[in-house]
Amino acid sequence: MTSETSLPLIPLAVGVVCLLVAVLNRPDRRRLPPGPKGLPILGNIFDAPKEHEWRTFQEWGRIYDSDVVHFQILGTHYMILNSAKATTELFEKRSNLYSDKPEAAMLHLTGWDRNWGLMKYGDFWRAHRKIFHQHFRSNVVSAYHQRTENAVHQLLRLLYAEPECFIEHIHFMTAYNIIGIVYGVDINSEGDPTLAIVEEALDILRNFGNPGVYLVDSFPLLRFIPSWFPGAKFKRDAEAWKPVVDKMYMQPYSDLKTAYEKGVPRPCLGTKMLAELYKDGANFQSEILEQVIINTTGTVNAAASDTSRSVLLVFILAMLLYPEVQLAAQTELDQVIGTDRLPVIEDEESLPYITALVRETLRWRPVLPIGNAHKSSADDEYEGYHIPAGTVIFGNARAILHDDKQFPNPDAFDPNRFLDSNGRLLEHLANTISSAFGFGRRMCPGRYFALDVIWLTAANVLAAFTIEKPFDEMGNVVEPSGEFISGLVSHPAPFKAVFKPRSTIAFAL
Ligand code: HEM
Repeated sequence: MTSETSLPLIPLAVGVVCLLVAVLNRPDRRRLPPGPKGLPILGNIFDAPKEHEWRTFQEWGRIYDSDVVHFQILGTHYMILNSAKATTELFEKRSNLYSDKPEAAMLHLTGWDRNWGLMKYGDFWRAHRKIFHQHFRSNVVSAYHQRTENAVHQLLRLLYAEPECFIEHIHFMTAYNIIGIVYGVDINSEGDPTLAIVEEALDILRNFGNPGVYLVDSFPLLRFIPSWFPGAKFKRDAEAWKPVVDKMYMQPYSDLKTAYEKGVPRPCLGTKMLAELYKDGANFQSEILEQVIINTTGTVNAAASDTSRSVLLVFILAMLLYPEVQLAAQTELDQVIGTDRLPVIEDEESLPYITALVRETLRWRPVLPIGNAHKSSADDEYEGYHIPAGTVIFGNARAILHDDKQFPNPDAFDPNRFLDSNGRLLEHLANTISSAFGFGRRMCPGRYFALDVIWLTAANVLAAFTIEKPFDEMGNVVEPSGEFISGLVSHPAPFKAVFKPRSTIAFAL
């Protein structure tokens, strides 16, 4: 998991930290979970996968015949939980011990430490979660239905006009929706700077998203070496990146605040948060609350579009690969709501197949296949294995969602697995896909909103278009590779699709 950019540091760093690592690495008499045998000091630095981690982690589970596997890099313990039983036991039942997040020096150096999804567990994180919850809990997200409907209708128009650019249109739609909700502005589809800066900042985060990628994350003291020092490329990178991340968090917030202070508040979630800040007349409440608001709004902006758009691309990919599922969904749409209007969220209860299809999309190719890392905050024991304090722990969502005991023939895309023989939703199975949204106290708090966006988009796109594989100049069908690009959020590799209009109502919009 060490990047090439840090490699020149190794000779320098190894001398300084060898002793420390040797101490950290000293054999522990207590039994750690099984895993690949590592090298002295370096541990499993060469075994740790650099992409499609879920696959290697699942394989290790098979090799060592354990749903819990362990490895070590430069003194840091890592543990993978490959089963729902293990994630429930540790992340849910012992959530007081397993809700922390690993420290990563690169987050601080670049300004991405404002991302409260990667923040240490404690009161500061709790303040973010509380304010976020006020605006995204299950019984308030209906406030965003109208905006989401507008965004989805825009998507339909764009797909009609330029179907070949469907990937860009989906990116635009998810960003347009959340930026409007949070900051009260409408971005435009042609290279809007607000959208461009989010993309740039996310690209930066992708460079060091998982812990251990940079040596400085394992040895935080390295952050104090000067940037001109040979091998300190990480520091020069961070210095170049920080202004981008600062701008992503600060610019839209400053504009929002200026409008508020000028007495022309925008109707949006950010303004509601600002009203808290100036609760007692014009009295500014506290700098800490302001920081929480900046972090919360900026993180929502980044977290919401990157994840939702990837799920929507998985949905398009599945429709290409499983035309019979697409047909079944369109049959339900035509029978239940007809062809003279588009679906709205209120139709959800009468369209169980669409809901099952959305659940299957999240299960089939979870876009955060190993979730986000958690960290244990005290020594613990699980099934006779010792878990040292400070262990970095991943829940292997992909392995859990492809457990063939729970989901027979797991690689097939089949919404029927969530329905009974009468086509009704098997509600007791709804929770079985929760690992797509992470675990325990850190589980995605944006999931209710995300599910609405995905459901409404899937229903509308299927009502308006039939999605088909394209043909090349020789008349051969162009198959999608079905590959995924690894990252903090994994995305389907770019693929082509044809969107054939099937409803005239969509284009009268
Ligand atoms: C289908 C789309 C989405 C998926 C698959 C998804 C998945 C995840 C996952 C796996 C985590 C990590 C949980 C953990 O650490 O165990 C997470 C955290 C988070 N998500 Fe989402 N997410 C989605 C959409 C959203 C949206 C739309 C928002 C905002 C409106 C959002 C906001 C957040 C935040 C703020 C966190 C950090 C929570 C914390 O650390 O306490 N997510 N999400």
